[in-house]
Amino acid sequence: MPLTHPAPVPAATGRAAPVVEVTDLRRRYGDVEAVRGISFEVHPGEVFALLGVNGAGKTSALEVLEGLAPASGGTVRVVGADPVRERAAVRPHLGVLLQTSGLPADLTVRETVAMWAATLTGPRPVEEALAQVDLTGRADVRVRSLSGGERRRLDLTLALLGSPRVIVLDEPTTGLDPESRRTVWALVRQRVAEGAAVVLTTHHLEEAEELADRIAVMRAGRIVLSGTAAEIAATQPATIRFTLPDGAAPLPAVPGAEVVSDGPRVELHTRALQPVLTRLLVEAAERGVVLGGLQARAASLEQAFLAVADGADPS
Ligand SMILES: Nc1ncnc2c1ncn2[C@@H]1O[C@H](COP(=O)(O)OP(=O)(O)OP(=O)(O)O)[C@@H](O)[C@H]1O
Repeated sequence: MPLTHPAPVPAATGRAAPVVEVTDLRRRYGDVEAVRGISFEVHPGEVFALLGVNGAGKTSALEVLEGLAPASGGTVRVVGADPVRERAAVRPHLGVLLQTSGLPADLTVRETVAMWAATLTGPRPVEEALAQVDLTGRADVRVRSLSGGERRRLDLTLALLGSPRVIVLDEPTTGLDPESRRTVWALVRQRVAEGAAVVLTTHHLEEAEELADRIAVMRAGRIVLSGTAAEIAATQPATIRFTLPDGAAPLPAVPGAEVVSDGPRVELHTRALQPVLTRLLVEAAERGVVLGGLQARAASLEQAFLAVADGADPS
């Protein structure tokens, strides 16, 4: 797999027709082209994560899906319709969690959910919705008195209240403690199991690994890397580390391994972890050398992200 490719993100096969179709999307603010021609599809029952450093263009792209801003170029279809021009057709099927929300501060949590439910066709029961995000005990508290994390969970409940077919989540767990984050993940997974399609952005790479079927990494408005978390991680070499015992002669070079750090503490990088490790262990055994603190680790999503996400504009 090439390290970077700006081509459309390959769609999962054998699924129902996509409910999100983004083709060569562009978004411009005056002279700034924030989104420079991105393409992807999301199918029912699938989670698609857009990753990228601050300013990569994630929110600018999501705002077009959410129907909040028109595209400067390209096309976006949500449940087959244009989310800006055919807003009335799209809105009942779309659940949106913005990065920040503006809820009336004087209403209680229960009143807020009930008020929102009254605007929807077939909303989930209010008490069920509160229970799913662990807000039952906070139902009579005014929004102004909620913690940041409770507020975020309330936002999420509102986004999911109408059982939308397409869910757009912009940094859903920012500011949440680890337990609340897991509550949110479980809820998202449940909706995906029911057939919802989810598009999310996050700065928590473990969140993308936990939730996303496919990931696209944006840089300067373009998708520069995409695939499953494992495919993206595999674009980077694996690492082998060990320490040679005092006085031991260096081991001979192993084909397929790059020596990053020599001397008694050795670090090797390789794209063929198993054969290189095998060869290394055979060499060590033949010489009667014990490799201290031996570690062999495949690359992580984080390593791949760091390798591409903050680089120069790929144009
Ligand atoms: N209203 C605006 N007017 C002008 N430029 C904007 C506007 N909104 C965003 N931008 C610019 O567009 C680019 C993309 O911003 P965007 O918010 O989409 O990035 P992001 O990937 O969502 O970042 P973050 O991770 O910080 O949310 C940035 O250079 C930003 O400064």
